[in-house]
Amino acid sequence: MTKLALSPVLRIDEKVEPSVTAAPARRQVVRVEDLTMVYDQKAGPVLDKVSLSVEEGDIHGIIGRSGAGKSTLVRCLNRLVVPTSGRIEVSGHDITRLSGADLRGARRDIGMIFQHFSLMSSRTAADNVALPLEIAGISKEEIRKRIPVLLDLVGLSNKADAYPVELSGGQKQRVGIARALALDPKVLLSDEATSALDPETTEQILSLLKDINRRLGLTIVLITHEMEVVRAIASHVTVLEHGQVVESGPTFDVFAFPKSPVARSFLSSIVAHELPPQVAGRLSPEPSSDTAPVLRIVFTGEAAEEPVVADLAVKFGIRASILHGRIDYIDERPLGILTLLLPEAADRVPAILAHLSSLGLHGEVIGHAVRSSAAGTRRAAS
Ligand SMILES: Nc1ncnc2c1ncn2[C@@H]1O[C@H](COP(=O)(O)OP(=O)(O)OP(=O)(O)O)[C@@H](O)[C@H]1O
Repeated sequence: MTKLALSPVLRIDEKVEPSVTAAPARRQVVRVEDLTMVYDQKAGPVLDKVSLSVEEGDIHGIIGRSGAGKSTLVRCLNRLVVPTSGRIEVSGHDITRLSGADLRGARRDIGMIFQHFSLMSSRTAADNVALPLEIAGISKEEIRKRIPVLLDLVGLSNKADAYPVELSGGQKQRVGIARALALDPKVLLSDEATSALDPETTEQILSLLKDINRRLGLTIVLITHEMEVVRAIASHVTVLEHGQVVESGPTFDVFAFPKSPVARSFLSSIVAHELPPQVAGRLSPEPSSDTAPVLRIVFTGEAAEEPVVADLAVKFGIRASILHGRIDYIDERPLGILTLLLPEAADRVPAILAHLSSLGLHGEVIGHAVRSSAAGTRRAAS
């Protein structure tokens, strides 16, 4: 008797509160400890002592450049790849030690979706979704009941009899998602599931994944090379570079205060950590007689909506020029980064930083730039 036969279909109809409202102490559904993978001794490790954990109900993005080891990592989670050393636990199963029937049983708790969908062209949408149920030995009657529920969940009720060739990319991925959910997994692995889709379809698939995460409380681990994907749906993110974790944490924290150059660079098109070259080119590390301090303020939470700059003008009498800035919403919370030039204000910088800190904001002098009037004089002279 399978788990599905014991507790059939119904879980996907239940409404579960969003993961953000879940109790604080949540179970770790995925635990990776010191995971190392060497395909080729000469090339060195592709994964090098990787450790991370994913809590129940989270959507955890794993991001890295091409070759960083993302696919290898996600494939180790369901033992499509056998790691060289380290330990992986998924939903209580010690994935690295299991074999045979135990491994097959553990894999039922792990659904997976792929960049190129991996559908069988000779089967209809319904029959593709039925495949894992057939392999698991679920009765025909049970499958017949379950397929419409799964297709409905992904919004494809009207395409049950369509073959993959008759479906758009987004519809194929919906079939892939329904198939991955067929055995009621505890974790869904997504390997670049939106990389082959256009931006609009990507948005639809990501919102479907988020909806499934909320409705079912399903934990999702998704690998991607696009920070936009992480921003759209991930509550947590791990950044991989050269097979190592360079940072990991709540998406908002990594977006607000990225520690690694690779994370900053991934974020450059989303939040204003990196200055445009025209502004960066004006910065020098040391002050001089014709420069003024350049202040970066990171606005988080409620303070992002406060009149902070106006208050600085009133309280400290400064006439700040905005060099660069952007406010965005990350994990549904506002995050703003503003870079200001503070002419005639060098002596007030310590007090300004203390004031920002008292508001719970992060302020930092990132360099010094020629004051705009001096810049104009210089341009005129050159
Ligand atoms: N089966 C394999 N045999 C040998 N080397 C491999 C194998 N699979 C991956 N590699 C190598 O491991 C490294 C990491 O590959 P992996 O696919 O895990 O990275 P990735 O971050 O997912 O990259 P991409 O975004 O380009 O898919 C690469 O140098 C790749 O050539």
